[in-house]
Amino acid sequence: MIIIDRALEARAASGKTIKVGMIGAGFMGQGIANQIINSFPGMELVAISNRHINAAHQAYIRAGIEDVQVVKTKNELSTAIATGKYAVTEDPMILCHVAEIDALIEVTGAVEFGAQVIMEGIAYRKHIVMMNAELDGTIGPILKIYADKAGVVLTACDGDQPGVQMNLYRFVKSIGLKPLLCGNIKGLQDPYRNPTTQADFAQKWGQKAHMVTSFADGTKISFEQAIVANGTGMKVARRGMLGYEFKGHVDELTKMYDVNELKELGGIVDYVVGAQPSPGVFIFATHDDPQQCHYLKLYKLGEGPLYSFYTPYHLCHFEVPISVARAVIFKDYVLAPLDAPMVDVVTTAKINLKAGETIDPIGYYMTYGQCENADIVYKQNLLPMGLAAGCCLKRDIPKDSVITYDDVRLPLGRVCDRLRHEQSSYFHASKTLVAAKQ
Ligand SMILES: NC(=O)c1ccc[n+]([C@@H]2O[C@H](COP(=O)([O-])OP(=O)(O)OC[C@H]3O[C@@H](n4cnc5c(N)ncnc54)[C@H](O)[C@@H]3O)[C@@H](O)[C@H]2O)c1
Ligand SMILES: N[C@@H](CCO)C(=O)O
Repeated sequence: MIIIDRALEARAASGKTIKVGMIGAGFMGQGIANQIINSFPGMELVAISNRHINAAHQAYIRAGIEDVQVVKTKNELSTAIATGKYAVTEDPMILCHVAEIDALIEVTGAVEFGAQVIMEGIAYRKHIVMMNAELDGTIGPILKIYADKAGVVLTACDGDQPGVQMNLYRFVKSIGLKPLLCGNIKGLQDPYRNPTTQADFAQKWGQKAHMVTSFADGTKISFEQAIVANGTGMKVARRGMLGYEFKGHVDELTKMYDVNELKELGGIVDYVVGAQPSPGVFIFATHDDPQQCHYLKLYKLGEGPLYSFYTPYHLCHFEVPISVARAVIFKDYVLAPLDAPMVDVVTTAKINLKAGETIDPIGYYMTYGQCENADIVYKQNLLPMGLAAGCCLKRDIPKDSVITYDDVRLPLGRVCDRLRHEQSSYFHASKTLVAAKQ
């Protein structure tokens, strides 16, 4: 977003830099640290928290910062910031508590841990940038209610496919078209992948095998498209999305969708496998004005009724600091739920599962996630994928079946379960209220 560069230069010139704390120093966190430190004047990454402090330390060292201080308390962190020292800590909560930090980046991919930290950050009035679609797609709508009440920005990030889709969606809408499809372009989708099959790929790129498995097995893209649906009011055409395989360019895909069906659904989120430009995103939109359609044809966008717009890449961590600047300087959010959830990610058996087994985390061996419209998820009592890890199965579940709340015993005392329950009650009650008033 072009306006950000000058706004940050002005911040740098005035000495009023944006102070950022980051939670999570894995593959993405390391990249974000490098970006803020070396490519974003006007922004300072004052502290990194990670459960293994070495990784937080490494993130600074790899970005060229040697002088790093370990802190354990809020006061130690405040002193480090005041004296211009970069800080690392195992305690994420002190990043929430210090007054000096303007915004937090949460980049763990962990649902329960992320929920705890983000609730604390909101309570202490920090703007929050989530690079955690897994959490956002599970309890984002209720977190947004808390953030709004606290007067802070809670947003998904630029750079990853949801944020890139949303920026393109806003552009397309702002020039007068009506977006009807937000799409994600994938190279591979195979729900049966697991950390063993993905081990070589993970090792080649220095990533975690379970993380890249969640990309290959469709779970991550389901979270990505769920949060785009929640931010646009769109739905899915069917459980698991349409997910066409297509070898050409997305421009040639417009004819594969029924525009009337898209309109009836209020627009859909979807993905395509194998198309170009990969790994980009696309928006299909219509225009009601025949005069403007004439110009669109002249500008080589075709005959309509669906016009294709795309961004050919998603640059993940490269863009995340932009979201921080948008939140802090302009109170602008990249992507946040509009209201009640539109689409959820539901837990599906990757293999035949047996009663008594405990479900392993996202991207492991037992389950994969699929998108489903939220009203169906509610009616069928389906288990959100973001809550599945740690649940104990009460009965056998055949491969490719969806799992319901009735099929499991939840672990006790999790914040994410409490928030999910609150989310269902909050939005279901408000829908009932609206219906009663009509
Ligand atoms: N890896 C990618 O290419 C990529 C691209 C786009 C978005 N993302 C998203 O970014 C997020 C992070 O991904 P990553 O690849 O950096 O993961 P990662 O596993 O490399 O790093 C995650 C970090 O969070 C910490 N963490 C994880 N679970 C935790 C828990 N329960 N409690 C405390 N700390 C915990 C880990 O210690 C680790 O440092 C995820 O939401 C992922 O979907 C990743
Ligand atoms: N969106 C990617 C993961 C990281 O961006 C994918 O599903 O392949």
